[in-house]
Amino acid sequence: MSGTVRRIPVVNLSHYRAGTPAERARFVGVFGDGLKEFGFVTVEGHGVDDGLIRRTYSDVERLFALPEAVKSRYADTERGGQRGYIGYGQEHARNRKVGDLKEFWHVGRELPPSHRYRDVYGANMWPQEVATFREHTLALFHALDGAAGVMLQALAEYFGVERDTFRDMATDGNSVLRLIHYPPLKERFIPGGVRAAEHEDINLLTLLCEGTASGLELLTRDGEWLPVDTLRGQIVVDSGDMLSRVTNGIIPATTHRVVNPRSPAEDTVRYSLPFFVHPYADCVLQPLPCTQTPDNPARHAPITADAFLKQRLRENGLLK
Ligand SMILES: O=C(O)CCC(=O)C(=O)O
Ligand SMILES: [Fe+2]
Repeated sequence: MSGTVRRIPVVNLSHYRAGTPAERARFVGVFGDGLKEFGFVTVEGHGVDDGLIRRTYSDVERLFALPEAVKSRYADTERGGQRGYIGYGQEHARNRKVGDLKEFWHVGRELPPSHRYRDVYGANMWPQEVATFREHTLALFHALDGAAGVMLQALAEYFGVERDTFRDMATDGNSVLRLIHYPPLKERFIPGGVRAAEHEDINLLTLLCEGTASGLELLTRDGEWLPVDTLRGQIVVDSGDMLSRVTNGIIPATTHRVVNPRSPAEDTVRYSLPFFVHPYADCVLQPLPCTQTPDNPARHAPITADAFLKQRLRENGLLK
């Protein structure tokens, strides 16, 4: 089937949550095949409140409009920008030196001070200047985390393994909600820079609430770039490198990018809200037994999620 799909498959998560056995089975098949053959699936009926997404976007606009001197007070220097503010041009794709034309902010999982991962993940930073930021971003984190857990259950069914196999990996996981601002190109162009140069995400799954402008593109298995335009109320899901590891490459990581807007729209601002679903720090990334066959022996040595993350953050210029 590879190479024959032209449009991103669309599924409705409520069919899996509360549908008939036939609807559930259909969801599992289309979602799993979509990630496997295509790399992106559009999800409707996910239960994430549209109003909450709007309110978060409104906070995000206010946040990035703050002076640089204020935003940089919230820069995390210890954990490779995993919490708080990451300045313009700091992150670059692997194997690229030029920074992406974006600034962003990471909100992570809130853990009690006694939690074993509290110091490993680090505490969130909250901008005092945007009063509702904490409430809205945590609510959105929670809603996306819940929807992702259900998608991970469906994916386990796709592989015919115990239903919580993937969801358990993401329980207490180091997931992050990334709030991105791509400013007008004229404002702060870096020669050779791209809004987000082509890359694969590090994590298991990424859930993207619709961006405020076009530009996101995915590389099809045929090697063609295809624009990904999400309608209001849809969430686009793609697979990351960690999912590729635990499925032994059966679900490859999706290559994608965000292209620069062209004249006369080069000054279009773009905001987006990807949610990166990560395993817990000590989770060992190794292929599920059912994915290892004589034709497809284990492709990588086991590595913990935390070690893998740190390796990639170094390659992306975020961790020194
Ligand atoms: O802005 C987007 O739509 C996607 C961003 C992205 O791919 C990323 O931050 O990993
Ligand atoms: Fe990405």
